[in-house]
Amino acid sequence: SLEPVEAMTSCLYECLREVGLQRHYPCFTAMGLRRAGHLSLLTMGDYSSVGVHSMGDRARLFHLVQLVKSLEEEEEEEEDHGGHDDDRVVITRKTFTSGSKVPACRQLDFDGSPIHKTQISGTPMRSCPHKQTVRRSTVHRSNSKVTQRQGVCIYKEGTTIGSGPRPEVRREADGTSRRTDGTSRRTDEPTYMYTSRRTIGEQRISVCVRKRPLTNAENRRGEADVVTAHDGDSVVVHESKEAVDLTQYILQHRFNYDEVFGEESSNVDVYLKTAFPLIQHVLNGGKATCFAYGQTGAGKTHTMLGCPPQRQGLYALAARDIFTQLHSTQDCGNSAVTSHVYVSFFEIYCGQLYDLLDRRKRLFAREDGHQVVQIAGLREVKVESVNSLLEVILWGTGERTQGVSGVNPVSSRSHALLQIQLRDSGHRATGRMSFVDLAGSERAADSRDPDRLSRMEGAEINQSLLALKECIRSLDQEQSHTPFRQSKLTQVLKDSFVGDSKTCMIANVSPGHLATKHTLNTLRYADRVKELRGGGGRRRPTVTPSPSPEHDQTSSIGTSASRGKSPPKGVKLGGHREAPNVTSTPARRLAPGGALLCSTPKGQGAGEGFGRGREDLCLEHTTPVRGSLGRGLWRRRRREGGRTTLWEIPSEGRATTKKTAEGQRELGEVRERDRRTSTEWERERETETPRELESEKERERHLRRYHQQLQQMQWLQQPLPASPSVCRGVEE
Ligand SMILES: Nc1ncnc2c1ncn2[C@@H]1O[C@H](COP(=O)(O)OP(=O)(O)OP(=O)(O)O)[C@@H](O)[C@H]1O
Repeated sequence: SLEPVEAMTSCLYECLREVGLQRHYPCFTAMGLRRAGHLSLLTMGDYSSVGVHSMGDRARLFHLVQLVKSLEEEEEEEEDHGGHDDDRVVITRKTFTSGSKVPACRQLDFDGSPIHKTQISGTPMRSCPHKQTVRRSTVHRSNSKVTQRQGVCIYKEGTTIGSGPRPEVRREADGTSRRTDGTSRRTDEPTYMYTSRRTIGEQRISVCVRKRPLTNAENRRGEADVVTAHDGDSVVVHESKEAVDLTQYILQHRFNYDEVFGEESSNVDVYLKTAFPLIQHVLNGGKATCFAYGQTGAGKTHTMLGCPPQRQGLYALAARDIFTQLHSTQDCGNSAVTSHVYVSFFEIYCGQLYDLLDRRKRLFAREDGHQVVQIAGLREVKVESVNSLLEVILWGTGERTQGVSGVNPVSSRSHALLQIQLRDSGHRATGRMSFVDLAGSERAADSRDPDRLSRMEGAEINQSLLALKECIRSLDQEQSHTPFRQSKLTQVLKDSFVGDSKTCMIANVSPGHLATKHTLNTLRYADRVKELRGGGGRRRPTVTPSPSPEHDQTSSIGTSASRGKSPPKGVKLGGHREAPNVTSTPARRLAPGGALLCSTPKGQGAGEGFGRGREDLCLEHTTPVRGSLGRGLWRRRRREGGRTTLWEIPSEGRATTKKTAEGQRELGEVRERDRRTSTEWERERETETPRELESEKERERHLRRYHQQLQQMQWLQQPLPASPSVCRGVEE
């Protein structure tokens, strides 16, 4: 006969087999899950780790986990009420679940009797002589979808049968059960290789998505809801597409995240799964950061700030928990750990820092001798209660830069950083929680905005969001270099990223069909932050745009002409895949209207081309420049109005030999513009290209090729220079 451990191992196998997941058994054991009881440790975020990816499998695993949990709870209850005589429990259930694709019930007489190895490989098992079938009422938990149970037997290893009088079980304040004889509830408590639930607070970086409901205005406009939140960890976007023959079809994109909150989720729901675990980390002396990311009007401020005083946001809920915990520590008389709460609130607007608690005083971020970024002059306000903290936050929010955007009349145009700092009586920092309400992401791609200031804002937001993602990813891959200095945002958040800090990103999305593109951009951004987590750079294909003929027939956003038709032939595959060679070839992106071939932004003066997106990726006009230019910088001279104008075309590997200070400065400006424009293009490309092609090297290669083609085209378009010396110069 086998040892009990082997019996339990087989039990896990049998459980998995009953729901058709036995092929994943090796992954479970590799994760340290060796017994059926260990299944209760699994969260939905772990499903991918054990190799369960498809929705059907996930649903089955979910039901199995719920079942194990409910049985554990029942067992606890029974123990509290005197328990049953035998710790060895064999449970036989009739059915497992309904409404899912779980195969029909296979009644399994799996029991406490020794199990032979052959049984593990699937041969029928014999009945147990001391089988005890425990009749249990079906547990209906409010959030549980377990309605019926299938023939899964759970064998719980226990102490020896009939081993004397049972000790009394006492319920502790923390919810655990203890025996009066000092032993734990189960003497054979397993030594978990997989020690804890991987809740959000235990991961270094977690990514969640929140979908808001359609607003009144959107409802009035008759917008369709194209975002579906599924199963708490996946979201599907139904994108309306038009084929070449003008028929419309729906393209579905599915993304998986650690948590997905639907429109019915409240701020409290979001808080409990996102910021709450981080607060626990902060109270233990750590640092944590919670971001709200998303397009304008997607609900970032609603999530962070809420609508005080009726509906509290993450700020208030976190403050409440922090004070509750601190007060309880003080009530215990533990003066050694007494903490004081300080709050600072500032914004990053167009690359500059402004103190929202000090009349928008300009601030400067500097690194001290220990490479810790300090914000010189930042005001920290000591707060004694939740209410005073909220007052401070509201006051600071009033100081924030706001404007009107297409979808949000009160749109935040800056990144707001709220830091709740804990300090001990010696004023030493003992934990810090940062909340970042990021500026609306869509402005970065909004190249049609005629307002120059908006374009500048967009470029800045664009750059900082890209930098933020790069930092999170490089941290998660534990790269040696993290590009904190790429933007002010990442620079000031550096401290939150290093060491034992934890990060949670909440990607907010709007459900309306007019926002589909932005929603997809947001989800892709979040997905890219998430996808490399812990994967050592390995990509996992989680986004599955798929042709959806069924939806074509049923969708409310299909045209009448297309209703009832299947998607056009030929478009089905090529059109649904975001074909790499269509969207990513720079030359094709330049073609329409020939705008990119223009060497001069029409009707605009020097410097106007910056930040306008692809149409304006063209020559920068700098005049006049003295001294000689570096070898890698293509240049052109033209006589305009009696003076020489120099056109500079940045090229790779340039090494300037320019000596004069003015020349250096101008060259620096050109490079800076070039860099920003490239970044913007890169980001835009990144959001439009299929993920399979989006490896870093590939993106760089595309970018390089794009610049080369651009330069060549611009160069060819120009009339030949009059002076042979210039030609020589270029050839040099
Ligand atoms: N979960 C939600 N439930 C109900 N209403 C919401 C929700 N999320 C957002 N809203 C509403 O949508 C509108 C826009 O939300 P909010 O101002 O938070 O967007 P935002 O992402 O911060 O935009 P911006 O980046 O422009 O500042 C508000 O009227 C808000 O009340």
